[in-house]
Amino acid sequence: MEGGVDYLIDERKKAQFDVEAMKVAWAGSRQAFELSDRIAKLVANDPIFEKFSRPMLGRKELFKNSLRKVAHAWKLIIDLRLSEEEAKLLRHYIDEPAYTDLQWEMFIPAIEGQGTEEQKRKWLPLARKMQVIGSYAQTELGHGSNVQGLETTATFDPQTDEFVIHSPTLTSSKWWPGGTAKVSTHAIVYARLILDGQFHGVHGFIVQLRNLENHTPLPGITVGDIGMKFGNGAYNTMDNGVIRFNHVHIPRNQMLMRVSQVTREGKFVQSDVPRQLLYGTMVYVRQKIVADASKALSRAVCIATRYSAVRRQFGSRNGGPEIQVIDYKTQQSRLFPLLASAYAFRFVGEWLKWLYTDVKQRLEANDFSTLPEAHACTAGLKSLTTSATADGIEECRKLCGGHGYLVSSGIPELFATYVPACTFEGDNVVMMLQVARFLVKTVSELGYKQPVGTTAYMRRVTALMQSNCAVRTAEEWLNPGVVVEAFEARSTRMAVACGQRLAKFENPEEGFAELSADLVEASLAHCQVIVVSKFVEKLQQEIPGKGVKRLLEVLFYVYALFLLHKHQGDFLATGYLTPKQASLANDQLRILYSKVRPNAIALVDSFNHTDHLLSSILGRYDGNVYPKLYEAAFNDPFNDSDIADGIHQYVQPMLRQELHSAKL
Ligand SMILES: CC/C=C\C/C=C\C/C=C\C/C=C\CCCCC(=O)SCCNC(=O)CCNC(=O)[C@H](O)C(C)(C)COP(=O)(O)OP(=O)(O)OC[C@H]1O[C@@H](n2cnc3c(N)ncnc32)[C@H](O)[C@@H]1OP(=O)(O)O
Ligand SMILES: Cc1cc2nc3c(=O)[nH]c(=O)nc-3n(C[C@H](O)[C@H](O)[C@H](O)COP(=O)(O)OP(=O)(O)OC[C@H]3O[C@@H](n4cnc5c(N)ncnc54)[C@H](O)[C@@H]3O)c2cc1C
Repeated sequence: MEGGVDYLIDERKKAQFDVEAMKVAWAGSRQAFELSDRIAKLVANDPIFEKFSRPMLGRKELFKNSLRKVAHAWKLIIDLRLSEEEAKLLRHYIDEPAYTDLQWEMFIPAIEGQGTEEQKRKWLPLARKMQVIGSYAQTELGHGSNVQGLETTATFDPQTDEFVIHSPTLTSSKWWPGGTAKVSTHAIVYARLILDGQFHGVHGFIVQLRNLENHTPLPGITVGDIGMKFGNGAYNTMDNGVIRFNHVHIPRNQMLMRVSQVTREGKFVQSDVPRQLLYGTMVYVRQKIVADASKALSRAVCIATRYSAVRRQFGSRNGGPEIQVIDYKTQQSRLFPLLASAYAFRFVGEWLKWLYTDVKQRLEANDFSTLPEAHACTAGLKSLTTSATADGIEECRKLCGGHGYLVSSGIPELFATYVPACTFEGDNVVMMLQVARFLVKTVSELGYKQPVGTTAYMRRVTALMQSNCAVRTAEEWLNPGVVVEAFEARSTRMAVACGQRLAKFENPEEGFAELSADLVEASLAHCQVIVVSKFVEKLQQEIPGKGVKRLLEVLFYVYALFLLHKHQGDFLATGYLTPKQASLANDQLRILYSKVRPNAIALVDSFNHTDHLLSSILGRYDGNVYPKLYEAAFNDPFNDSDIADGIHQYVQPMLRQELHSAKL
């Protein structure tokens, strides 16, 4: 057997559920599935969107090719009259970081969320027709996480009714904004507002960067690319930029003025809108990043699962086939929790999208009551899902053995493109510390204020602190109420313990800094409660299709009991579980893996990923791995000639012992 074609055919026959129905459950609805499937095929069948060769291209060629893809996509959007939703799917399936990500996911949302009605009327139609191209220039060389520490200034000049945008120091240079180095004509620049010598906080300003006719930078603007980033291909299709402003004048009406206004006379007016709305674009993008995590993790898991069924090692009897590596319990205990995590993140992402839509509607009606919770949820879940996904992609590489390290496995580029998600849009530790602030506040108010939303479980603080887990057999872990309660009790106990230790500090900020590592762990525990409970809520809905719900229940238990096993130190230290109960959970986990095993290939098929999206020989749908790996090796341009450049010059003289007289 040269390839694994028959192996995957056999595996698909083992499925105990309706794969087509599972595809719908994964997509969210039949309509969402059909839409997504149609756009995926449109991209996969268009040669301009080819991406297999991307890691082999030099930076300039890579970037130009990316510009070509965006232009082709825009043409398709117009010619096929694609809706905004379809256009977003198109960008997802093209799978190439580009300036349009910033245009549609940051520049436009920033104007929508922070602009006045007049500003929206002027800028949004231009941006939506791509007549201006915008980026999001917040981070500077010297400051990223600390937004209030930004140094760029926007000083109002009452003489001209303009703001003067200036970079007073080297460290104030804008550094990282995607799309800026070579493409964007405009940027939302975050700068310290200065009126009559007084600082009035950091605000967003629409600044034109380039001449719309010939694309040259405008006077006073120095702009360039910050250099190559991690990995081949990967995020290098994006032109992350550096910008320096030298007293650049912009009209007063280009400050985004929904939150606060500057009058013609240069007076600062603070509206009733909380200043945190200035950070609203980040809340939106963090929510998008959570939704994206399941897509990235499911890709890696799909590759590793298919390959694990094709790959065989050891155990051959009488010349018969060796064992499929997916049958090793160690492989299952590493792979199946990631498979279950992909589903868990899919469902929590769906819920977070709902939460964001709700908060957006409230904000439009000037109801800001749910903003703190939305901020804590998006920050915390962004941190949890991206960290787990980045680690998960790397684990999938290892699950594929040596071949996982080949670019043609599709995993290295996926990893290199994905990992910055742990840093951008808020470093993951900094984000967990935001959750910690929210939790500490919630815990300190428990005596007189009922917690709501995702912290509502803490209303039962007394019971959660006092009662202990009642599980006596492995079977008793198969109860969603029992599992969720264990996570809630552990989280409540960790948060309350942090609160009690914090109360011993005279200065709360000092205490917060001192205990920050424990606070991050308590925040993670709370975020895990959210993911686990949202999975349970999903299971309480009607899920059609033979065996679909049953398999999702299995995946829920795998996800939750795997986390419980991984963090059993917390569950034991807080006293909610006994060592025996933790051990029973682990026993149940092994039983669950054997339930996943016959369904593993069908479960990854249910992601409905095209071979184009996976861009992986190991993860091919047909399993034809070895012949295609062999073919790809000899198609590599490096194999164009048997004698590589440099052989005659540097190797042959060595073989002939003539190195000293050779010209090096
Ligand atoms: C490979 C691709 C993978 C995925 C992509 C998928 C989809 C994305 C699609 C497109 C995007 C494309 C690419 C993305 C490129 C990345 C772009 C960027 O990185 S832009 C820059 C992002 N920068 C940051 O995230 C900076 C992080 N820092 C902050 O957010 C803040 O400074 C801070 C850490 C929250 C602290 O703020 P500050 O010091 O001002 O505030 P305080 O700590 O004093 O807090 C005051 C008060 O406000 C609350 N608060 C803070 N932030 C928010 C908020 N966003 N909303 C609501 N409330 C907020 C805070 O909790 C405090 O509350 P209090 O305690 O007072 O009640
Ligand atoms: C690929 C990519 C694309 C990006 N695109 C954009 C863009 O389009 N626009 C834009 O404006 N920015 C962009 N950024 C910048 C990004 O948003 C920042 O890098 C990010 O917010 C992290 O900030 P930082 O670099 O200042 O990290 P730092 O804050 O310097 O972090 C360094 C370390 O310090 C730790 N740390 C920092 N503060 C604390 C604290 N209070 N407590 C404990 N630990 C702390 C962090 O955990 C981290 O370990 C991009 C970044 C990347 C990598």
